Amino acid sequence: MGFSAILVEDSMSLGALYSEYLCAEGAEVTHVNFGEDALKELARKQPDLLVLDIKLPDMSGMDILTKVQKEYPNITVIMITAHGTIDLAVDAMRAGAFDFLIKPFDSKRLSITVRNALKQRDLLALVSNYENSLPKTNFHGFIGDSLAMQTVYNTIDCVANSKASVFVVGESGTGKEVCAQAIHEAGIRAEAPFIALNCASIPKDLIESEIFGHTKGAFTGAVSHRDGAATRADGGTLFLDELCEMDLELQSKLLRFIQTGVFQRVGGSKEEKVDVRFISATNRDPWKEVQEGRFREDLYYRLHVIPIELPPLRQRGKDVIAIAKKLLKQYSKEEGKNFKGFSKEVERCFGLYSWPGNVRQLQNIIRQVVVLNVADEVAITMLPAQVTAALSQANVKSVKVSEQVAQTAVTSATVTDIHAKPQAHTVGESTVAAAASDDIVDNNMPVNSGINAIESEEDIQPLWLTEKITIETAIEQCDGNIPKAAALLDVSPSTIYRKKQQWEDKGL
Ligand SMILES: Nc1ncnc2c1ncn2[C@@H]1O[C@H](COP(=O)(O)OP(=O)(O)OP(=O)(O)O)[C@@H](O)[C@H]1O
Repeated sequence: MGFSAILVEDSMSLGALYSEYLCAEGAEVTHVNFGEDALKELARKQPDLLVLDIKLPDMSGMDILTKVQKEYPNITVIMITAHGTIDLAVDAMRAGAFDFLIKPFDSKRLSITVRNALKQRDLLALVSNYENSLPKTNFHGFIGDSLAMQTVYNTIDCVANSKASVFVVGESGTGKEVCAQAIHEAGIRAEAPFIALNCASIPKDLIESEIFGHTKGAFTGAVSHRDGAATRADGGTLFLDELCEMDLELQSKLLRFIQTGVFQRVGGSKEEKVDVRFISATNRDPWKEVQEGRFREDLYYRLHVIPIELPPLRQRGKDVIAIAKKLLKQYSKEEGKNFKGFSKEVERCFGLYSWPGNVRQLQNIIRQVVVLNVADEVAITMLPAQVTAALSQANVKSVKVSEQVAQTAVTSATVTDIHAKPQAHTVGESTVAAAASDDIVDNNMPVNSGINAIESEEDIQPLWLTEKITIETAIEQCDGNIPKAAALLDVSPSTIYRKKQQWEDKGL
């Protein structure tokens, strides 16, 4: 088995001996005598294994272990200790070392420890690969397992440990701040601060001191020395929300800070340096802002290194219901109510509505329903009119399409005849229909989203599917009354029963 190892041992003779042992196990060994050299070597190339003496001439092996745990958590560490420092070795295990070897040890003892360490490392990698291949339902504050969100979760996982700047875009209320926080929490900076700054909500003349801090007396009201977001985020993440709202003059100061990590407080003359990871967000199109002169192009290229686009809620299929259920449970508890779930009609309505305010709007609506009503189940009558309009307009649409399809069947109308009835598609211009067509996302397709205006080849679907959707929608509209649905569809009830049987037999 080939693997790489760094051996940190100050004694030349022992170092040579242990290197020999490790080579015999198949390792490519780098031997260093000092802690400083070990840190340099680690920064250059991370090995699979670090075999580390607790007592080094220039620093403690414990300090190196702490640094490795923080910065290179994937490296397996084995401590080397003398009899007198066994207590320290136990502390090292608590701090994350895999095992320890007591001097003097022979090649057999080292061989067992190394093999166990590598076996555990391989198993952890296997489990992690397996976990990553499963769809994630909840992810660092996000709820939802739609395909659109899985892509976002995977990108967050990939960028979390990097220092590369991330630019999050998406409509208002889609979870851009949740995304920034998730990147921070999933990465090696998780223990350091996450500082969020909303560039739109801070007055123009205060934003510079909010970012960089100020000295006492720097301006009227600056009664004391104050740290800004840059200082507070040192070692962690600075989230610049609604960045495109920032004044152009300040954008140039920010550019210098992003390039160098160096800044000056307002009223100060001293330069300060910090280590900060930048995440920015906007609900505008940042490139359009550049083209229209409101956002500096050089700043755009500095910050837009890894873009993440949060999909609007209407493109997340069943995530809407999953988020709504979680919110209903939470708000019911907070408000002392007894809500357990939603009626089928409410769920259908949620799937059809276009959610222009995304998750934040969903939160407001559920809160409103919980505060204003007392019941076990959320009924359609409890929802605001703007939301239920989605359902009634969709119903009008499906009834019109039903009439159209029925008429096609009875009179053998030609395609030209169908197009001669433009009113059957007029709802397509409303937000509701936008929701219906946008909602065709992976397998989370809502019940009535199958019928669309045919505007391109991709919109064409099999005739049996159009027929099935029409018949099922008609039955649903008639509260399950098949004879009534048949009468409205202008076919005999037995035709409907026969078709239902055929679909069942074919497993459709
Ligand atoms: N997938 C999700 N699951 C659960 N809650 C979510 C999800 N996405 C967002 N939220 C919640 O919705 C609210 C709005 O999210 P957030 O503030 O991150 O949105 P935003 O895109 O930054 O909004 P804005 O553009 O207005 O700043 C927050 O309370 C957040 O916790």
